[in-house]
Amino acid sequence: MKGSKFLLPALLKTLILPPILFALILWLFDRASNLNDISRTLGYILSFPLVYLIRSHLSVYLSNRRARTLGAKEMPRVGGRWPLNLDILVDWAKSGSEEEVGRMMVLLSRRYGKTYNTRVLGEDQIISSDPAVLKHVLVDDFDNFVKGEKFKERAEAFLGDGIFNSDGERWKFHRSLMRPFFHPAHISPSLFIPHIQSFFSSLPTDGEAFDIQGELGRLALNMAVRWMTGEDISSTSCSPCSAAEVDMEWERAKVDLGNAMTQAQKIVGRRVKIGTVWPLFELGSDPLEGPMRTIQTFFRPIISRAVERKTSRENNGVEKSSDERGDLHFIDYLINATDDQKLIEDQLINTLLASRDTLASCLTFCLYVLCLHPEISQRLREEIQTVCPDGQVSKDVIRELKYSRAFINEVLRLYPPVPLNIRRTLRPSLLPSSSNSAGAPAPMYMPANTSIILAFILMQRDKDVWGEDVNEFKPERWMGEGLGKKEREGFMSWNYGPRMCMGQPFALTVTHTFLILFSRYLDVIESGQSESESDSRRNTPKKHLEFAFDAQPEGTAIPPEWVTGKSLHGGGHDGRAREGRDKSWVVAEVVLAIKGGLWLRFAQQDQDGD
Ligand code: HEM
Repeated sequence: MKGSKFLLPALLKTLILPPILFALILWLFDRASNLNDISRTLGYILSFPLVYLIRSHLSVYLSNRRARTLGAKEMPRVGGRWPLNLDILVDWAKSGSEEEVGRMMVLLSRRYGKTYNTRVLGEDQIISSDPAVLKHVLVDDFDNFVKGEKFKERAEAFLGDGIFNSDGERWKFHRSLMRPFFHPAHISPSLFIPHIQSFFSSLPTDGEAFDIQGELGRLALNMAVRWMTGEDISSTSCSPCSAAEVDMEWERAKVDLGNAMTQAQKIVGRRVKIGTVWPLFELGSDPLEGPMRTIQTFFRPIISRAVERKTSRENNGVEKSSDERGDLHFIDYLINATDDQKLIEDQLINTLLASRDTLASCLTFCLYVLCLHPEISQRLREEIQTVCPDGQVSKDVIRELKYSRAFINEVLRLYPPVPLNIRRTLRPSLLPSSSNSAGAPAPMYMPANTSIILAFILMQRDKDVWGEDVNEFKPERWMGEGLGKKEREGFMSWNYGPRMCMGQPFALTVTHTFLILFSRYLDVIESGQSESESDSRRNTPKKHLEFAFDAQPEGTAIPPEWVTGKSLHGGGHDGRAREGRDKSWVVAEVVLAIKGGLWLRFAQQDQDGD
C-alpha cells in the first residue's frame, strides 16, 4: 500500500495496543473465562479511552519532571471541559472556517497567555504568538525546529525533494543552489509590466462586478511562470520553442496548471490535518495522481527545451555573456548548476508553490485596503505621481517610493499571506517566557517530537507588541528613521531567520510595479479618458472603483455582528474583523484570502464628480 512509514506504528499504538493490553490484564488476572460477551466487548471498547488517558497523564508527568530537572516552568496547558480536551477538537472541527479557529486562538491566548499547549487527544500541540518564542524557534534554536519527517512524507509526491520539503544539510544545499538567482539583479520590473498592463485592460469598466482575487491568482501564476521559465502562459499561442509541434496535451496542462497546483496543495493540507492515518483515507485511489500528471506534463517539455538551449549555448560558447545580458531564466540557471532533471522539476514546483498564492494574496489585500481607505489610496497615488510622473517603472523609481513601501509593510502586517507556520522539535527545547506569557521569567519546557504553530497573524495584531492602535491601518508606523525592535521582531510575514522568504525582492518588485500601474490606470478611468492609447482623446464617463458587496456569493458576506461589535455576550468585539474595521470576511485557506472573492466594480461618478 502506498503510504506512510508512520502508519503501522500509529495503528499499533492507537488501534491494536489497547485491546491487547486489555486481553493481557484479563489473562494475568485469569478473569477471561468469567466474563460474558457483553462485559468483554464493553471492556475492549473502554480500553481505548483508558489507554489514551493513561498515556496522556504519563506523558504530562514525565514532561513536568523533566521541566523541573532543567529548572524550567511547565507550559500552560489548556484545560478543556471534556477528557483529553475533546471539546476543543470538536469546537475546531465545528468552527467551519479558519477565521473561527483564529478567534478560538485569540480567546485561548487571552486565558492562557501567548504560548500554550492545547493537549488535544493527549498529544502536545503548542501554539505561540510571543515574538520571543517565535524568534527562538526560527533563529536561536533553528537547527532543532524542523519541518520534520511527517510533513515531508505527506508532501513528497507533490514537492519531491524541494526546498520547502527539506531540512538540515539538504535544505542548505537547496538554499545555496537557488540563492544567486533570487538576487535583485535577476528581477526587473520590465518583466512584469506587460502582464500587469494586460491584466488591467481586461477588467470590465462598464459597471459589471468582477472578482479581482481570482484574477490576481491567474496574474501571479503567469508572472511566476514567466520569471521561472520564460513561458508566457497567458497567451493563447503555443510555446515559442515548440511552434512546429504544437502539443495538445501541453496546451491543456498550461490551461489547467493553476487548478492542478491548488488541488495538490489542498490534498497535502488535508493529509496534514488528518495526521498519521492519512493513507487510510486514500485506499481507493491516489488523489494526487491527476494534479501531478498535469503539473509534470507542463514542466517536463520546458525542462527538455532548456536543456537544449544549454547545449546550444555551450556549443556556441555564449553561456557567460547571455547570463550577463540577463537572458537566462531561473530554469536555465538551475540547468547550468545541476544535471539532475528531477531536482530541477522539484525546484520549479516548490518555487511556484512559494510564489503564486502568496503574491496573489498580497496584491488582493493591497487592493482591498485601497478600497477600504480612499484617503490612503489618494496619498499613495500622489507619491507615485510625484516620483514617477511619466509612468516609467524602474528599480530607481521603486527605491524612491517610501510611502508605498510603508503601505505594503502595513498590508503584510495586518494581512500576512502566510498567517501561521509550523515547526517540530527534534530534541527538547527551552522556550523563553515573557512576563505576560507564563507569568514567570523561567523558560518553558517543550518536549522532543512536538509541533508548534507559529501564529504570525496573532502576533502582528497584538496590542502588547504593536500598541493600542494595533488594529488601525497606519503606514506611517513604518516611516520613522530605521526600524524599531517591534518592526524587526514583531513582524514575520516573510518568515524570520535563516529560512526567511527568498522571494522578497521578487514580491516587492511586482507589488510596487502593480501599484504604480494601478495608480496610472485609475487616473485614466477617473479622468474619463479612453483607456486605449490609440483612442485617447475620446471621452468616456468618469468612473471610480468601489466594493461590489451585492455580487458576493451567498454566505460569504461578513457576519454583521462582527462589524457592529456584538459578538461577545454583553456586547464588544471578540478579536475578529479587526474590531469591526474589516468589511470583507478574511479567511486562511491555502493562504490568507477573502471568503468568496474580492468583488469590485467601476461605478459611474455623478455629474459633479462625487
Ligand atoms: C508577498 C509575498 C510572499 C510572502 C508573504 C512570502 C512569505 C514566505 C514565508 C512565510 C516563507 C516561509 C515558509 C515556511 O517556512 O514554510 C517563505 C518561504 C519561501 N518563499 Fe516566500 N513569500 C512571498 C513570495 C514569494 C515569491 C514571489 C517567491 C519566489 C519567486 C518566494 C519564494 C520563497 C522560497 C523559495 C521560500 C523557501 C525558503 C526556505 O525554505 O529556505 N516567496 N515565503
